[in-house]
Amino acid sequence: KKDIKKQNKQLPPGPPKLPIIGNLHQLGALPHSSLWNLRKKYGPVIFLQLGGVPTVIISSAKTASEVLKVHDLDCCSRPLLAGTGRLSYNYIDIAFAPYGNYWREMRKICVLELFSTKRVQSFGLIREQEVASLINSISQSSLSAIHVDLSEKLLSLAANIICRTAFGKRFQENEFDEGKFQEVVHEAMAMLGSFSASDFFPYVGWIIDRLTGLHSRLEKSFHELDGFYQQVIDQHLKTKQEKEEDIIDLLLKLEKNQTKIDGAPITQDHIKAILMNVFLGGVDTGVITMIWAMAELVRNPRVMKKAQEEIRTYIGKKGKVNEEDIEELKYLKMVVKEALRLHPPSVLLIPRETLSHIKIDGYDIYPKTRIQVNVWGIGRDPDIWKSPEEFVPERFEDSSIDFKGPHDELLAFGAGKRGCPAMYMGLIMVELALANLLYCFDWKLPNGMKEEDVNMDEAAGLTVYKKLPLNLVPVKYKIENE
Ligand code: HEM
Repeated sequence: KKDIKKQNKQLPPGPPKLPIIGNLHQLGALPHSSLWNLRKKYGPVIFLQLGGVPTVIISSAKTASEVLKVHDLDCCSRPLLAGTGRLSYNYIDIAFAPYGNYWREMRKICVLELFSTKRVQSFGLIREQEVASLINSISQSSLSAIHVDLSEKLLSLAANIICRTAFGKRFQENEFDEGKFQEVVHEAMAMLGSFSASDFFPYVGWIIDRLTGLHSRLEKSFHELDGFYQQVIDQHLKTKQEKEEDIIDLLLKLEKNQTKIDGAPITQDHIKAILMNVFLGGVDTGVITMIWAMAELVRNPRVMKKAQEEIRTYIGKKGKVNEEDIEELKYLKMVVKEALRLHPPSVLLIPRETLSHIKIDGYDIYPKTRIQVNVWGIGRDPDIWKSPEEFVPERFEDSSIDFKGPHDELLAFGAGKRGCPAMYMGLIMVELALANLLYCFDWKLPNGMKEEDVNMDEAAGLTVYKKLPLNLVPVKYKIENE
C-alpha cells in the first residue's frame, strides 16, 4: 500500500543499484570524491540505497541551504550507527545524539560553559602559552637544520590546548605517548566514520563486522579512549579545585546532585561522552586544518610570502603574535578560509537524518532518510569558484562569503541547529598557531624537494586528513634584521 502512495512522488535521481548492497560499491575509498563525480552525472540531489539505508547526497550550495536552513528542523536528527553509538556511550553526547530534549539541553550547557565567545576568550592565555611552547620546540629543531614532523607537533599543540581548556590539564601528563596518541585519534575517527556492515544490513551485519575485524577494532578504540576519560574524571575527583570550575567539574556536580536531563540522571558515562566530543571534535579538526593550510602554503610560495609579510609588518619586533593581533591580519584570515574551502575536515558533515517528509529541489525525501552534504565538493564547485583547484586566498577579498553565511558556499562548520557550536574556539586556535608559525620561521621543503612534490593524498574516516605526515625544515626568522 505504501508503494502505491509513493508512486506519484518523485525520488531524487541516482545510479542503478545492485541487489542487497544497493549503491555501497560506488563509495570507494574516498566517498566524498566518488560522490562528487556522481554529481556530474545525476545533479546536486542524489538518491543512493546504501544497503538497507536510503541516503540522499546534497552537492550544491543552494540545495545545502534548503537542507540546513529552510528544512533545518526536519533534517536535524542523527542516524544511530554502530561506531558512533559505541564511542558516544549510546548516543548520550552532543554530536551523535538524535534530536530531542536531551541533545538540546546538553548542547546548551556546553555552549554556555565552554563554547561561548566569553568562555573561549577567557582561555586565551592557555593558547598563547601552548603556541609559545610549540615555537620553542621547533626553534630547537631548527638549530640542527633537520626537518620537523609538523603533523606530530601540531597534534600535541591541539591536544594540549583542548585538554587544558576543557579538562584543566596538559595532555602530556597522561598515559599515551605522542606516537601512540596520533594512532588512537586516527583510529577513533576511522571508527566514527566507518562503514560498518551492521549499519547497512540489519540483523545480519554484525556477523560481517565480526568477520572483518571491525567489531574488535571498535572495542579496542573504545577501551583506549575510555581509560583516558576515566583518568581525567578521577583527577578531577581527587584534586580540590582552587581554580575556576571547568566543564568536567560542572558535569560532576550535576552527577553528584543526581540532576536529570530529559528524565535521565547524569552519570559518568554522560561526562565521558561529552569528553569524547570535545576531545575528538576539537583536536582532530584543528590539526587537520593547520596541516592542510601549511601544506598549501609551502606549495604556493607567493601566498606564503604575502602572509608572512603581512604578519611581520604588523607585529614588527614584538617577538610573537598575540590573540588581539589576529583581527588585523586580514590576509591570514583569508588563508584559513581558503584552506577550509579546499580541505574541510568533515567533508560530508556529520550525517543527518530526516524527521519528516520534505521536498528538496522538488524531490521527495522521506522520514528516516540519511542526508550527507558534500561540503568538500561545494568548496570545489566550478559554478561557484573560479579556478576551484587553486589556492588563492584573494578570492575572499571584498567578498561577503563567510562560514556564517549568508549563503552556503563555505560550509566547513556546517550550519543550522546542528552546526558546529565551537567554530570560534576552532578558528582562533588555528589562526593563532599559523600566525606564529609564519612569523617565527621561514619554511623550506626537505632535501631538494620541489613544491609540486608535496604529497596531497587524502585519507578518510569521519574526517579527511593528509595521508602522509608533513615534514618541513624551519629556518628561524631573525627579528633583529627587520
Ligand atoms: C577547525 C575546527 C572545526 C571544524 C572545521 C568543525 C566542523 C564541524 C562540523 C562540520 C560539524 C557538523 C555540523 C553539521 O552536521 O552541520 C561539527 C559539529 C560539532 N563540533 Fe565542530 N569543528 C571544529 C572545531 C570544533 C571544536 C574545537 C569542538 C569542541 C571543542 C567541536 C565540537 C563539535 C560538536 C560537539 C559538534 C556537534 C554539534 C551537534 O551535533 O549538535 N568542533 N563541527
